[in-house]
Parts: sequence; structure tokens; C-alpha cells
Amino acid sequence: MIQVEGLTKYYGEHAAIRDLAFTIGQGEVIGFLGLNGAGKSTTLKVLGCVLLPTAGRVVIDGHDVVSNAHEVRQRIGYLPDVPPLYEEMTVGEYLAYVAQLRGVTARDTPARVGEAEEKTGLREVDGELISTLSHGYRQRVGVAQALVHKPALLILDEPTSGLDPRQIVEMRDVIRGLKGTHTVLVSSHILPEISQTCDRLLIIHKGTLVAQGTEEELGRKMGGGGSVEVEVRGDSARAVEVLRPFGEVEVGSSRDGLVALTLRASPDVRPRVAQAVVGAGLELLRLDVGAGHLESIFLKLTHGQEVRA
Ligand SMILES: Nc1ncnc2c1ncn2[C@@H]1O[C@H](COP(=O)(O)OP(=O)(O)OP(=O)(O)O)[C@@H](O)[C@H]1O
Repeated sequence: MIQVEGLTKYYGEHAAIRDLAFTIGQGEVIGFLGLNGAGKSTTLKVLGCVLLPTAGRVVIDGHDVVSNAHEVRQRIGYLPDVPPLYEEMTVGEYLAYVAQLRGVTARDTPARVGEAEEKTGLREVDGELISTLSHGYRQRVGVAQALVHKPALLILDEPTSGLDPRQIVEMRDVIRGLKGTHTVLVSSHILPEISQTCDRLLIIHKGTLVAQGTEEELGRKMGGGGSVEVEVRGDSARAVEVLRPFGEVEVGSSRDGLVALTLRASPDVRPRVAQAVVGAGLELLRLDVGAGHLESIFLKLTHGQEVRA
């Protein structure tokens, strides 16, 4: 769906991105992760046909973003870092307006607006003025305007920026719900969001791509480590005994038969841990990649610089 080769963009003398190369397949949900100023927005603007590259080539669905921008624009939906909203319109009016700008026929527009509102949880505010919406709802309107013409590729620049924790969870669900219908490229500097939502990660640092792969692949490349969070119902001593063959075990809490444990091991062990827990007659309630795993990879890749999350 996307091929990027040697992509470089200068602002005057300053190279914001240098020689980026990556490919993204049809239907993938890709996280584009980097510290503030790493070059995420610049890259997404080039992919979104908002900025011209200084050098290199970007092909989206077979069309070059420079020589064939019109074709590319029909296939993408783009949420910039600041969503382009018209405050004086209602949500429904605005989405209908954007749909028509993007070539949706007047006949199809109500259905497309309805679908976009459904996917982004906006149905209940269809008649509300955008100026009266909370920041969380405005971000959803930003996502809805990007997908109202059913583009094959969605480019979302920091869709969770400025959201509160509950809104972040909701936005994550919205993005997960797009999988299957769209290829999605979503940027963030907030690590857990990326790890929980995306199939694969591209990590950018000071304008260059420093790593790409699944969280497990990155973990392996960066020398393993990592942790797995396990929650079971049953005896805590028995749970520790079952997990110990996989690595060091720490009991986080144990109350009313519910035991939360952290296992110091690569996330790759999860299928075997699941079998062992169930095989030992314990009830498996939760099995996740430890929150610290990706963070430690990211810190290594960005040489221990401060991570704002
Ligand atoms: N219009 C511009 N003119 C000059 N320099 C710019 C411009 N836009 C971005 N830059 C610079 O290019 C670099 C990359 O910026 P970019 O906005 O792409 O990063 P980012 O990873 O999206 O960061 P953030 O998360 O803070 O938005 C930064 O050093 C930034 O200061």
C-alpha cells in the first residue's frame, strides 16, 4: 500500500527527515513512534500530499505523491496534528460538507456520514455545534472527517494528543475498529498506545528511522528483556511455581484468590505461559506484554533521552 524510498525533507538548511525507507502492506495498522520533533508530522504531511519532499519517492497504492497527488488524495484520509474543523457547523453538517469535497455524491452522503459517525462514536452529537464539543469529541470528528469518503489508507497524526485517559482508551478502540476496512498509519509519542493498537512499529529519531518491526521483533533485536503481566484466579504459591520455569516472577498483588504477577521474560513466552497456567488448573484472567517492555526498547533506541508520555 505504501512504499517509501530515500525520503528526505529540508526546512531551509535543516533536515527534518533524512533518507527514510519503509513499506506498509494493505490492511496493516502501523504505529509511527518518535519523540517530539523527531520528524513524524513532516513524514505524514508528505504522505498526505500536504508537503513536497526534498528528495526520495513515496508511492501510495501505485501512485506517486508528487506526480500523481490527485490520485493519492482520493485514496487517503488525513488527520493533521491540528484537525481542520469548522466551529460554526454541526458535526453532521461538517461531515457532509467534507464528504462532498472529497467527491462523495449527494445521494451517498447521508449514508457515508452515518457510517463515519458510527465508527467514531459520534452519533449522539450529530446535531451539536462543533464549537460546543469537548476536546475528545473534536478529535473524533477529526478522525471521522478523515474516513468519511472511505479511503483505503488513513493517516492519523497524534489522534490521542491532549485526550484524558478515558478518552485515550476510547480513541484506541476507535482505531482498532478501523482495522480490516482501512490501512492505518498512526503517529504518537505515547508508548503504551502504540503498543496496544498497532501490528507493527516504525521508530523515528532525529529524522531517521532507527527501527521497525513488531514489538517482539524489536525486543529481540534490542537484546531481549521485557516482561509479561499475568493475572490468574487460584493459589498464589502455585501460580509462582508454574511461572518460574519461564523467568523471574514477582507477585504484584494477591487478594480474594486473584493473583497478579509480573514475569521477567520475553513476550514470546506468552503462548507457552497460557498453556502452563491452564494446564495447572489455574484460571487465566489476563496475559499481556508488560508496559515497561516497549518503553525500554524506545529508550535504548533514543539513547536514554527523556520520553514525554
Ligand atoms: N515549518 C517548519 N519550518 C521549519 N522547521 C520545521 C517546520 N516544521 C517542523 N520543523 C522542524 O522539523 C523537525 C521535525 O518536526 P516534526 O513536526 O515533523 O516532528 P514531530 O515528530 O511531528 O514532532 P511533534 O510530535 O512535536 O509534532 C523539528 O526539528 C521541527 O522543529
